[in-house]
Amino acid sequence: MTTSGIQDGEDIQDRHVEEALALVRDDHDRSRHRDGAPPRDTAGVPAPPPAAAAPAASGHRPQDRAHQATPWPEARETAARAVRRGSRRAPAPLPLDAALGLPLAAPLTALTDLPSFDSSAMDGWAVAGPGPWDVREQGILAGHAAPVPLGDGEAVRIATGARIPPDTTAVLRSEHGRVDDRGRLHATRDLGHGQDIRPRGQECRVGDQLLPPGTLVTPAVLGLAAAAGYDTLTAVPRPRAEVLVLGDELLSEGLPHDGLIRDALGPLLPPWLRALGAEVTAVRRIGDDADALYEAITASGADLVLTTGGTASGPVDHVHPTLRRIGAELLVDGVKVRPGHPMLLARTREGQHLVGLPGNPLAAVSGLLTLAEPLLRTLAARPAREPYALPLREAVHGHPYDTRLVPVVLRADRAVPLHYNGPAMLRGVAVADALAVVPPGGGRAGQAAELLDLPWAAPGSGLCFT
Ligand SMILES: Nc1nc2c(c(=O)[nH]1)N[C@H]1C(S)=C(S)[C@@H](COP(=O)(O)OP(=O)(O)OC[C@H]3O[C@@H](n4cnc5c(N)ncnc54)[C@H](O)[C@@H]3O)O[C@H]1N2
Ligand code: MOO
Repeated sequence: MTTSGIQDGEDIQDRHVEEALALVRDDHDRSRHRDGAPPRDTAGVPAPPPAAAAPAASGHRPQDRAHQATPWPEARETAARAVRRGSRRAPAPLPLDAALGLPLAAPLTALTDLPSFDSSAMDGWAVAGPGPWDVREQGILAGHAAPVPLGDGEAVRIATGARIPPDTTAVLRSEHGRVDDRGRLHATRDLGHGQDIRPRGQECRVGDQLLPPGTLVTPAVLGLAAAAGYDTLTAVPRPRAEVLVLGDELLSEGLPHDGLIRDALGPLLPPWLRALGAEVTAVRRIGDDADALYEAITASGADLVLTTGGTASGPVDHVHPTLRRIGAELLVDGVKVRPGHPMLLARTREGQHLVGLPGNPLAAVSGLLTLAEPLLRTLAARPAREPYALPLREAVHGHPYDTRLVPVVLRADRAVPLHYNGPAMLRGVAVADALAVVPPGGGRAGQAAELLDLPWAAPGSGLCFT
């Protein structure tokens, strides 16, 4: 939703948003965890200072991983450049509906004149010369073959879109004509020469460029393409993404019980990936099975495999060991960003990348926007959106060394930080318009923060979830 969108529907929405907004005063704020979690979320265990929360990973001591973690801006650059020349899918002719949301890889050139024949713009009579006119018995409907020419003083009933008979001088609208009892047609208004005739080629001539390459295919573009004679459009096909959800503790339905929790990422990721331009080919539940993970990655034909969970150094965190077993090239191994610092990017084989999203749901969103979004953008040949920033309405705590991504709503050209922004929480991002990029050290009230749009809040993005 946009700032103006918020303003339009403010009342109802505000009530929900206020709960998550950082509108609390200092005294309230002090009773909360520094990243916005209410105190009970920490179960009484004091949070370690952020600098001490360095990631650990299989095969590396925690301090090594912290050392090699990539700064956030650099991680995004690396992801945007990870795709090697030639390993992107080639532009191909796609059926119209499959091209929706993709940039055109070739100019859209008219395959026909539009209109492709002289046609009537109105229901009425095609007439020849000045009235009154003798009305021909048989009228003309749209979609019929060339009618016989009109003689001077002759008229014929005609429907909107029907072919104009040769020698027609104008179309008289039905509401502007009267037929007398001798069957003669009279105009009740002045009739200009050529009135209400759509001449062939009025909109374009065959061969005219209608749209340049790079134009995003919107529903209107689909309509124009169809009108101009296209059955297919040339575009870079959507990159194929496959999601592998790891974790034995995950339920796909019902209430959490006995230490099991609901899988939040299985439902969240596919539509978000589609909004980022991907075709989601599969979502697989892998559990905590290292062999199943190995099989799934090596058997996948996707351009991008996304795993969720298992990126850290717990006993069942299989992502790093599996990447080693595959012989994958780690391009990014940990990012200096909170949440989500254990995220990773690897080249599993030529033409296939893997983004390892941390299991905590907001950390996974952070990984999606940090690593998967730039990679998919390059794979899909989409231009980067112009970066934009808005002043923070309130100060935001920073991490001493890492970038923070904080859900915000946009209010009166200010980014308002939301509570419930802890790594395991989705309550903040669910009402957010964007994630604010808060540099190491934090942001002051009034300081401009770069904003990462969320797909549902990006006006004109042309992206769709389905
Ligand atoms: N010793 C350390 N432990 C952890 C560190 C660390 O630096 N040192 N980092 C923590 C951070 S930060 C994160 S984030 C997580 C990342 O861990 P993993 O990627 O290995 O994720 P899991 O351990 O599998 O899961 C973490 C958490 O998220 C829950 N989860 C997992 N998948 C889902 C899902 N699809 N839907 C909802 N919730 C999910 C899972 O049950 C865990 O609670 O590591 C920390 N540990
Ligand atoms: O940074 Mo973790 O990635 O806090 O959730």
